[in-house]
Amino acid sequence: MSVQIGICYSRIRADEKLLLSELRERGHDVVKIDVRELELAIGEAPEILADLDLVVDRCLATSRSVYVTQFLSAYGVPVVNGSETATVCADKVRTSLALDGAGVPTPATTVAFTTDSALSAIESFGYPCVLKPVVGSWGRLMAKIDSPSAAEAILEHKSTLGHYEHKVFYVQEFVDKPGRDLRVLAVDGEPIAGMVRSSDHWITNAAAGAETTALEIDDEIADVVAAASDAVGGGLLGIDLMETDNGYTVHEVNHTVEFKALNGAVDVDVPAAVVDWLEETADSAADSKLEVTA
Ligand SMILES: Nc1ncnc2c1ncn2[C@@H]1O[C@H](COP(=O)(O)OP(=O)(O)OP(=O)(O)O)[C@@H](O)[C@H]1O
Repeated sequence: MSVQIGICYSRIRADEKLLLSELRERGHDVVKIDVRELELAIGEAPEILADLDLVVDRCLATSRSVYVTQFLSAYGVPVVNGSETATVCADKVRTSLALDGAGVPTPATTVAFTTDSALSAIESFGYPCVLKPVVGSWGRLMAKIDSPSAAEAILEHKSTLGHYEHKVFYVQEFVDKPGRDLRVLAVDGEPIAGMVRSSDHWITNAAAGAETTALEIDDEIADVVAAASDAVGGGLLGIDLMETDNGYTVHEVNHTVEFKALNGAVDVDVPAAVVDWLEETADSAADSKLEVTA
């Protein structure tokens, strides 16, 4: 059955191009929604959104993603990922709380609001430890802190020059991983594929130039991925794990996940698997609409 799917974006990346061509090849009616042109009135959905079977949120900017998904929910338009998932995943503090609250292993983390208390938290972790912005991606503005003088300098820079979000200090244990981390793409907790991202740098994400190879997803990884997905509210997610001596730890869950690098690293047709899930999700959203109106 052909469905009408909207894609919310502010920039069409290679990932969105892969999705669009897969959807169109399957004969779906795709509506491209540039969120920079949207005017979202409280109460009434703009015409472009009104009759869609499903909207896929692919907004790059976190604030847009969080608000657009909330408006879509308020208008009664089915959206993936949902606004609750977006709100949790867009913010590292909320993600850490959600993961830990659900018993999913995640690196030890402390949040502080002043440079003095942040310095005290850093001293408690010892050196090295990691300071991350609470909102952000691609490993930007993350710092591995090796010494008290580095800590003081970074905290001073953040408090003097940083945007208000940088005044929330998110301090994390440094996980001595084996030169790589793992990214698993999953739909409602079910893995589609995964990759190993290896680098000489301590930041090993693909955007920072890591080498990517296919990951074999064993039961232990699948269980952690399912639990992490449930913890943040499910959907199409990129779940990032590090290996430790005590098993896996989840350091990040991405809700507008990029999958171009993954598609190049594995034999699975990633956009096809994502579109399979979008079709199922659109069908079940249509079924629940029918039930409500019947
Ligand atoms: N606590 C840590 N200890 C050691 N390495 C870490 C730690 N946290 C993150 N890293 C490394 O830094 C990379 C980026 O971290 P993280 O995913 O938290 O940042 P991000 O900006 O959200 O990146 P992305 O958008 O790719 O998820 C990870 O892939 C990992 O290699």
